[in-house]
This record gives sequence, structure tokens and C-alpha cells, in this order.
Amino acid sequence: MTTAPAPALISAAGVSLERGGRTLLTGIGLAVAPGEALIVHGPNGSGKTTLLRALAGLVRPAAGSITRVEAGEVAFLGHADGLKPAETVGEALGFWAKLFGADAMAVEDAMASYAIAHLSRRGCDRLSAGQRRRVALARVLLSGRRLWLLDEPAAPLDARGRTLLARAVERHCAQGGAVVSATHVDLGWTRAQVLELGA
Ligand SMILES: Nc1ncnc2c1ncn2[C@@H]1O[C@H](COP(=O)(O)OP(=O)(O)OP(=O)(O)O)[C@@H](O)[C@H]1O
Repeated sequence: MTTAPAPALISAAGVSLERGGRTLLTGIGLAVAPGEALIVHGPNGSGKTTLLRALAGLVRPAAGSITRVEAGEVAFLGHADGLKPAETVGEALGFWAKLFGADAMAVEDAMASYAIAHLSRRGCDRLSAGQRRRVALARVLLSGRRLWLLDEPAAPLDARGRTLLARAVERHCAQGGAVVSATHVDLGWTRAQVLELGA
């Protein structure tokens, strides 16, 4: 007996997107099932962020349809890291852990995943751009949500940070999660599907 393939966590069919009255993208179709990653690649201004925001339900398509798992299963990381300057890294991750129902062990794991344990007592206003991004990515990990939508997750990350991100994505997919990421840099996710947007 053959088992039916798992339904996609997110899919889009015939999607058109507009910004400022201008058509940006047309005929976009995609499907990302549990265990899969999709990279949306393209140069500056090609519409990657707009597409990611549409996939997250933050922008309404001008045409076509987008189907995704319920909002409580989606973790969206935009360009902004969303850290409070007055909090330390440990306080921030502790707050989110509580919000997501994660325990102290999960916080430790998330910090270890992005090699930020040594920053636990540092104020978020005293982090470098790459360190802030690592903390924001640790928050995505802590969320325990199945579908990650990541907009330029690696832009400020160094080579080590990108390797850690690739490993976290691989683990997430191996556990039945799925990831869609917009990027104009090489993420090194060798098994990901790629959707190439034009200039
Ligand atoms: N609020 C807005 N109003 C009108 N046009 C916009 C708005 N935001 C973005 N655009 C335009 O939409 C196009 C796509 O922008 P978008 O941010 O989706 O591209 P991107 O591929 O993510 O770019 P980048 O790599 O620079 O982040 C650009 O040409 C941009 O000028």
C-alpha cells in the first residue's frame, strides 16, 4: 500500500502581487510540504519581501490563492529583528519561551544552535547586527512552529552563522517542519527548491 504524500504546509497558485499600483509578480505557484525548504532568490527589488509577506498573510494577492497552515503554526521573521533594547538576550529568549510554552532546556538548545550562550547577559542594545540576527533566529527556533517564513535571514551573518542556520533548517525539516526563505545571498541549503524571481 502506498501512503499519500503529506499535504503542503503552504502553497500558492497563480498568484499576482502589486506594489504601489504596479504589477510586481504574476503566475507564482509553489508548494512546500513537511520536510521541505524553498529559497526565493532574486536581485534587489525583484519582489522577494513582497512575496514572503503575502505568504505570511500580510499582503493580499491581486490574483490567485495562497493556502497555509493556521497562523499559530507559522513563524515569520522579517528584516527587523524585533528585539527590545532594554532586555538582555537571556531575558528576551526567556520571555519568548514563556510565550511559546517552551522550557529552559529549549532556551539552552536555541542558544547553542546559534552559538549565543555567551551573550545571555548582554543587553540587546549592545549586540552587533549578526548577533541580533542570531537571537532573532533563536526565537524562531523556540517558537516550535512548523512553518518558518524567513526574509533575508542570513544577510548580516558570517560564514559560521550561515552554517548554523543551515543546520537548524536541516534539523527543522528532518522533524517535519518546512521553511521558505527569501534571500539574495547563497544560503548553502543544498536540498532546497529554488524559486528564481527576475530583476
Ligand atoms: N510600500 C511600497 N510602495 C510602493 N512600492 C513598493 C513598496 N515597497 C516596495 N515597493 C517596490 O516593490 C518592489 C519589490 O520590493 P521588495 O521589497 O519586495 O523586493 P525585494 O526583492 O525583497 O528587494 P531587496 O532584495 O532589496 O530586499 C520594489 O521595486 C520596490 O520599490
